Amino acid sequence: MSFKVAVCQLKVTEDKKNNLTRAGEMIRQAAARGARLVALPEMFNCPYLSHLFPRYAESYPDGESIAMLSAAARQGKVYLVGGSIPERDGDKVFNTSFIFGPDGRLLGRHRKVHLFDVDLPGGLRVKESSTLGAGNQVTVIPTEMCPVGVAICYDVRFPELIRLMALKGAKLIVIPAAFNMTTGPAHWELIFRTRAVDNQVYFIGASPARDVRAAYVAYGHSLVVDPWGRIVSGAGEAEEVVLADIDLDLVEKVRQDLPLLRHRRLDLYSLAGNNFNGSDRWC
Ligand SMILES: O=C(O)CCC(=O)C(=O)O
Repeated sequence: MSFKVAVCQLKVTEDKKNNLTRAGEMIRQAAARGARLVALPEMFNCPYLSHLFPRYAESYPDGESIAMLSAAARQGKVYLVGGSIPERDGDKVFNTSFIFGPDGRLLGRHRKVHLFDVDLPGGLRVKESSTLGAGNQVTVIPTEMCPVGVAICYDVRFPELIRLMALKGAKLIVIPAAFNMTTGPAHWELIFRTRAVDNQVYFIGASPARDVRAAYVAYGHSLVVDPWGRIVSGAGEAEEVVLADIDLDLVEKVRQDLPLLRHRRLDLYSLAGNNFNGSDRWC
């Protein structure tokens, strides 16, 4: 069984309305080109700057970005991994991905589990925890095609989280992200290809387009990687919609030819997961 996916590499600006309009257009374009699942980047409705997150934050279900995502999923009849937005819940703000079905109903949400607090060579400093709280769930969403794992950006660096998703049945893992010009060139492709090879799943990395005038410059290069570690589709730096075919038979074939998951030595090591969102199916 195979199906088309699309990644909307959107140029994110300070103007929230403009971001929503542009995202809506790109989702429509993706649906018109045959995508059944569409992904947006991390913080697609606001600049990626920790101090701005509370200002752009919205609550479920009334927030305007959330309403736009639900309507776009319904109109395009697509599964939509709605990138992420700052989500307000009581006195807390989270970096949250809302995931909608083709009927526009919310299927689940992932709140970024690992907050990006770093001080990198070259002067890049980020402290998400200055304004954000952390989620505490592993998110795998059932769809008609296959279970789909969702995590956000820095989460992809943690192999245990991704392995739990694969063990939970995910065959496709979607990562709304916004790597930067320090870690992007060094690690972006490397991490996505490695996680895909280790877990024998498809991976989507959805980045904003690069804007060199922004205070935080996103790397771009959104990509789709297959379970053999090949980049089957990729963007450049500019705004574009990237499409790719997901072949679920290839997931099974790679797992049969090279049975990594079966060859694990569970007598030597184990991985315990506590909190799951979504389906219950272990592979
Ligand atoms: O892990 C990285 O290099 C980038 C992470 C990041 O930008 C984020 O989590 O928002």
